Amino acid sequence: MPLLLVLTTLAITSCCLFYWLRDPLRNFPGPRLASITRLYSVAALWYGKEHELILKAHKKYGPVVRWQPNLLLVNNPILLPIIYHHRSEKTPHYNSSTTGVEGIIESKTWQTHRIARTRISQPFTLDAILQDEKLLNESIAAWIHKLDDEHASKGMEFDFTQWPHILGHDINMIRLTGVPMSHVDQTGSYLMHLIKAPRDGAKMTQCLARMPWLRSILFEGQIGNFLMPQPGDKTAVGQVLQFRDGLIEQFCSSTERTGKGRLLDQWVPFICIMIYQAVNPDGSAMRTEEIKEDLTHLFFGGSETVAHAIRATILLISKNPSCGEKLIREINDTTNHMSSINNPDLSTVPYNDLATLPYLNACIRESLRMDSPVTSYLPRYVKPGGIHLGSNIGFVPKGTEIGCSPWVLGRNQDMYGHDADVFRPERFIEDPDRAMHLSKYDFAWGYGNRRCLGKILGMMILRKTIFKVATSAQ
Ligand code: HEM
Repeated sequence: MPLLLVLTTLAITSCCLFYWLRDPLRNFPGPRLASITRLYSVAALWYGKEHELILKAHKKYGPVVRWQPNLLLVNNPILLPIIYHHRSEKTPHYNSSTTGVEGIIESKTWQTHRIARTRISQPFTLDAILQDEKLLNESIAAWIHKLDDEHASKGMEFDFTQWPHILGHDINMIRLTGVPMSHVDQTGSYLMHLIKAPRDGAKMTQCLARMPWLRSILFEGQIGNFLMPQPGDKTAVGQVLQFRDGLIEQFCSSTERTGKGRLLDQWVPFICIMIYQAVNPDGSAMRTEEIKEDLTHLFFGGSETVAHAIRATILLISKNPSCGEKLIREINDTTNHMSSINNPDLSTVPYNDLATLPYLNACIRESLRMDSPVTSYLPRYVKPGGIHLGSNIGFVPKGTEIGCSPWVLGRNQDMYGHDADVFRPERFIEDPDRAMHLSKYDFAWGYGNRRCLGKILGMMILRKTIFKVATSAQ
């Protein structure tokens, strides 16, 4: 018996030693458990603390930390171009598709991604978004009016949490279909499902992102059909999928989808652009499954992020009244120079002027830095040939996953100073050269070939909404 015990211990020890010696990441520091199992990051995420623990780990171990057996995380802006280069490829971490079909977010190789991005990028250009400006103004004005009518005018405390989501989905729907959410969803039930679905599914989706192998076991084949939300089932996600499929059906006219695009010179809803105009390099149209995937992402990715950013900016400004006063002063000074004196309104302030208000922009940038809507670490594969992270850090071999969290980088003290934990928009104004330098590494919108396609739209919604809220609060 003792001999058996000794032999077993010896076998286990030699196995561990063997794997440790062959482990190419063994010299990278980090929590011991994280280097052995992905369950460490899953547990951190499950308790809602992963981004905070990553920040702590960087404080303890330095700018590069091992966070999973095959994943390194960095907290150093100058490494962003090395990780997120123009041919960078995503890892199986991006696996939230309910059908297995890859949309723009999930496409892994740079070639498939380039096709997925190019075919839908036209509606995200500034020119295209400016065509929607009037609709956006109306949506924001109606939202403020409703907010005022239902709550603010009564002078009572109320829960603001869901309001930015209502606006986010309304604007999304206007761009997708040409009409506000209330026209498409007259009972308001789908809006509620749209707001609820990401909350229901977020934790599980993010856990499975950290364990792609478990996702394949659980969600492929017969068990998958049972576990995966299906259009029309009782879950909030199932209801949203049904709503999405209904919209596509409604917009698919009998016109043949040649993939060559329809020559439409008038305004075209985004759904029609996907159905009729989005073209692959070989001239073929987008497959219906691909349209569904991209729409699902736009439903959630395009409104959750914006809603979070609106809420965070308003909260941070309210907690710092001197910032609010400065912002209102700037808005008043600007609008007093315009014909809209005493009545500043979105429809009378040209977007170009709004886009150049220094303090408004600094507040938005500062809020995105401090409370980035995306906290996850956006992993990419290290390219063939590996990468050198500097002489005192080391070499990372090909195939390793490597990433950085926008939330963590936003708190980097080398970059933002010792007051990185303080909301101080002035940091983006007082030294223009430094502000310009920092803007190269603004990571809230991602970086490189996969940076946010909706950034121009997102910034327009944020600038207009914060402007409107500030002027209404006077
Ligand atoms: C404050 C608002 C927003 C923030 C902070 C934000 C952030 C991000 C980030 C960090 C990524 C990169 C994800 C990655 O590398 O894996 C991304 C990608 C993306 N975002 Fe946004 N986003 C915002 C608003 C929007 C809006 C309004 C839309 C569209 C309606 C949108 C559409 C997209 C798309 C399509 C991608 C994928 C780009 C690609 O892979 O080529 N986003 N976003």
